[in-house]
Amino acid sequence: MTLFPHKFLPRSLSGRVFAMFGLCMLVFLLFGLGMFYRYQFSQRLADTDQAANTIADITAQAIAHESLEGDATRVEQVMHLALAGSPLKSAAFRGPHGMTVLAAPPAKGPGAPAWLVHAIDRRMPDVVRKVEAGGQSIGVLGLAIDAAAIAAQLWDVAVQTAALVAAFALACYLLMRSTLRRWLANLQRLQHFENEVSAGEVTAEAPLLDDAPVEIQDAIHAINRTTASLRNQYGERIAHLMHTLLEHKRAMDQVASMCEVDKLGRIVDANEQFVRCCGIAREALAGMELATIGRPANASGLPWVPSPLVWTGEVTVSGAQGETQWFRTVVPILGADKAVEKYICIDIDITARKDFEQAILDNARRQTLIAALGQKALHASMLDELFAQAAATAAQGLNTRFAVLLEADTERNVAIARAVAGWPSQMNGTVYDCQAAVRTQGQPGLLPWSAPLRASSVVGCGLDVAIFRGTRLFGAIGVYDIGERTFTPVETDFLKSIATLVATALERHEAKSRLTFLDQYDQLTSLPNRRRLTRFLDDSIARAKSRADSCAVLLIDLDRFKDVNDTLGHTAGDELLVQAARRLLDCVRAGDVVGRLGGDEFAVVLPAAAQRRESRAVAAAIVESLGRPYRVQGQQVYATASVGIATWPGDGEAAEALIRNADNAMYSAKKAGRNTHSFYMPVMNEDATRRLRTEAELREALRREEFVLHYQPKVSLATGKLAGFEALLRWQHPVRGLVPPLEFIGILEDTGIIIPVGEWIIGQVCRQLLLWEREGAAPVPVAINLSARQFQQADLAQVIERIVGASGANPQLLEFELTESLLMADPESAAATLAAIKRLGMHLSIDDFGTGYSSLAYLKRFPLDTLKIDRAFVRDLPEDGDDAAITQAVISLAHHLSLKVVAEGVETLEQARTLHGYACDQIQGYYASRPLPAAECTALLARGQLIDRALLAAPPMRLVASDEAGHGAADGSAAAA
Ligand SMILES: Nc1nc2c(ncn2[C@@H]2O[C@@H]3COP(=O)(O)O[C@H]4[C@@H](O)[C@H](n5cnc6c(=O)[nH]c(N)nc65)O[C@@H]4COP(=O)(O)O[C@H]3[C@H]2O)c(=O)[nH]1
Repeated sequence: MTLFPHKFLPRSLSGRVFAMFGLCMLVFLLFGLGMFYRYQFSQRLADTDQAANTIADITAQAIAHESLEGDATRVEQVMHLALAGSPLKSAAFRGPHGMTVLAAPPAKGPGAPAWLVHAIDRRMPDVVRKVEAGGQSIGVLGLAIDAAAIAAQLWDVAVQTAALVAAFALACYLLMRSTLRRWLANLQRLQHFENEVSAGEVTAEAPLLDDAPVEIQDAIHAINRTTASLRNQYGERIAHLMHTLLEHKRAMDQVASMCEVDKLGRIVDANEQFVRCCGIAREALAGMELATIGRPANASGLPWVPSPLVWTGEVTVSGAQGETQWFRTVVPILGADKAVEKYICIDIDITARKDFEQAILDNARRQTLIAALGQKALHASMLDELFAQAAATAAQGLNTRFAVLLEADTERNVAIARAVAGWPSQMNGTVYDCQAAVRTQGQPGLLPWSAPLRASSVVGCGLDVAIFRGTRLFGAIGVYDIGERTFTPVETDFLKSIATLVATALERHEAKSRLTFLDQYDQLTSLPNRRRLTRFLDDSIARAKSRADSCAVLLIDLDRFKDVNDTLGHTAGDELLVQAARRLLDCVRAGDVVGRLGGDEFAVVLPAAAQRRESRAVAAAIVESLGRPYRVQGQQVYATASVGIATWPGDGEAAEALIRNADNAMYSAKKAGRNTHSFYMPVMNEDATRRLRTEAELREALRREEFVLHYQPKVSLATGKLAGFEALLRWQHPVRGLVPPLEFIGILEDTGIIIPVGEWIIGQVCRQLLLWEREGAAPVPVAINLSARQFQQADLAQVIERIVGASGANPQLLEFELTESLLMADPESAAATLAAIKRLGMHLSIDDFGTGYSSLAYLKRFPLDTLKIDRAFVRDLPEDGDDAAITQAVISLAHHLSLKVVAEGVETLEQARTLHGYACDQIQGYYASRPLPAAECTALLARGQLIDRALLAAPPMRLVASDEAGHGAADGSAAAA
């Protein structure tokens, strides 16, 4: 709480001191002067009153006598005397005898304020005295107080006093003022001190006068101490700040080009980077107008002009480093008067960003072009249109003057311009000699056959990318420009993308053509395929119908092609098919059509075979031609052909029916011993139907347990005893009865049903062995036939191991029979499979020896135990000298290789004896026994002796054997125990 409200207080200390002093003085003076004036006033009035009364008394006495004398003049004189120098203004005497005397000297002018006169007048009544003489009242004297005179006197005193006091106060004031001012000057110096500090005078101290009051001294000392302390604190911070500022400036110098510009827009100073970027010497730079350094990056942009506003914009500067892009900020620096003092220009190098942005734009544009080209590539059926667009896309995408798409003719060493962009279209088809180019060109990375284009034209730079169709070189696409230019990896990739698109389109185009070809032609032989041939046959039938003519179709199947395929491999098989196709073409006339239906099946359509003999002649020629030996992979290969013929009209109305019937006829030819032809007859249809039905039934046979095994004994020629069995498959058909294997084994193999059936056979043999064992029979080995299809199983040994292991049969009692061709198909893997089977403890024998390669040397490679001589060699023994010689030689050689020999198909005692004579180990054939059901074999096992040893040495008398179903041996000898 303050004594005075702030608003009434002067703002300065001196003002306040003076105000307080003045107030106190005023109070003192008013009070003091008031008291003084009051005293003076009262005293004066009292004095006046006393003087007036005294004068009245004296005057009354003085005039008493005169009045009595009636001397009015004298009275008046006395009264004038009394009034003179008195505080009275007039005197009046009313005396005896009506004497009235009035003395009133002239009044002086007013010397005091009226209120004072009036106040005195009120307080000073007139003095009235009785004038007595001799104790008697003779009159009345009245004296009027001169209030004006008294007031004037009092007023003079007051004025003088006031003047004196005022003078005193003024003197005091002046003294105080000067003193205070001197003392307060210390404080004023503080302001000066503050100004010094503000001006950056960090060492400044507040000055102090010696006579300063101790409080001010203390305060200034405190300020100086505080200042010193702050100076220390802030000095460090300022130093740090200054350091930071310097670092920032250095950093700014690194990242930005900066210059200082005067208010007229001329460069005053610049940092190193600015000098470097604009490529102008520092000296030359000074004084240059900033607006001349760089031009607006955008065509619509305006250059900077001095202005109090911050300016930003992008400028392009041509300097030592080429054209660079800067983001420029010009900041005006204002002075205290808010006027521009100078400008700071900060340029950030945005060249990389701009390049990046441009690259993105270019990339987007190229993507659009590529997408459009991709669309074209997808749908263009005309390659020339695609080439033209590819060249145009290349030129547009890379902003080059020219582009060309060249097709290479590597054989002629020329490049042909297929499409151009930028050059006149007449250049299309221009042929460039690449041989010359190879010699003249030295440009790295430039394909030789596009170099002449560069050499022969105005181009100064170029970029070429090869186009490959698959792995084959198709040509190249190139872009060319006037002058020097380097192409970036992105631009190279763009051109590669075009090349890839063109390559893909070429491949698609080729694939489409290929598909069209494949739809109609066989890929391997290039002959019409089944579809095309069928259409042609239908057309031929229609034509024949319209002309009342006839036509024929010949269906050709290569005999034993499968063997070639299996033994020599698929490549050899394919080669054989190609050679066969060529021969077929040689066998027909112009207008006839040769086609391949698939596999080893061919067909020939004779559209105008009016006579049956014409067809026959062609068929005979084909059989003869295809029967000639082939040279495949350096080997001589034999393959015959079976031909079936169907004719229109008669053998079918439509192509499909004709081909089907020709196929039946072809089967008939096969059945007739192959290497021949056969005309279709309606009965053949039944055969084919039966075959199809058989196939369907075979698929069910295993599930219905319709398969049975018969066992044919093998007899030792040394002892005449049972030496083993061969398991032979039979099909117990519910209607047809017991079906022999030759009627269905082929179908089982063709359909693959042989795999599960083969596994069943192995299991069944194992079970039978165990059964015989349980029945107490002496165990003998049982041979099982393995088909080619089974042998192709990579895990055959494991399959056998699993089945035999599961049954518990003795593996030593199992033997597997394989044909030569089966082993020769893939000798390496065959050897591995045989070794694996051998490791299981089983025996291996080669079946039908003599019908295939018959190379014992070759067979040495396989771990075989037994060799079975085919019955073809046995049949004519001993009469046929050749067969006898071969058989003897084979037996001898086999023994040499430690192989046991079994002769198959021994039907007579004579044959048995002969073989005995040749030291053959065992025989198998009807002479000893036909294949028998398992139950019947049990008896043979028990008996053991099947042929009397003596018979083998002596002339044939009788044989000891049982035969199948009670029939006797082939030679008619009756079985006898
Ligand atoms: N003319 C004549 N023939 C005799 C004589 N002794 C035996 N045969 C017959 O000769 C064939 C011998 O079997 P293969 O050469 O392996 O020839 C077998 C074999 O290649 C195949 N086969 C039979 N069973 C199976 C089998 O279980 N699996 C496989 N993969 N093939 C089998 O079927 C072929 C024919 O078998 P089958 O009809 O049982 O005919 C048997 C047998 O009955 C004889 O003195 N004179």
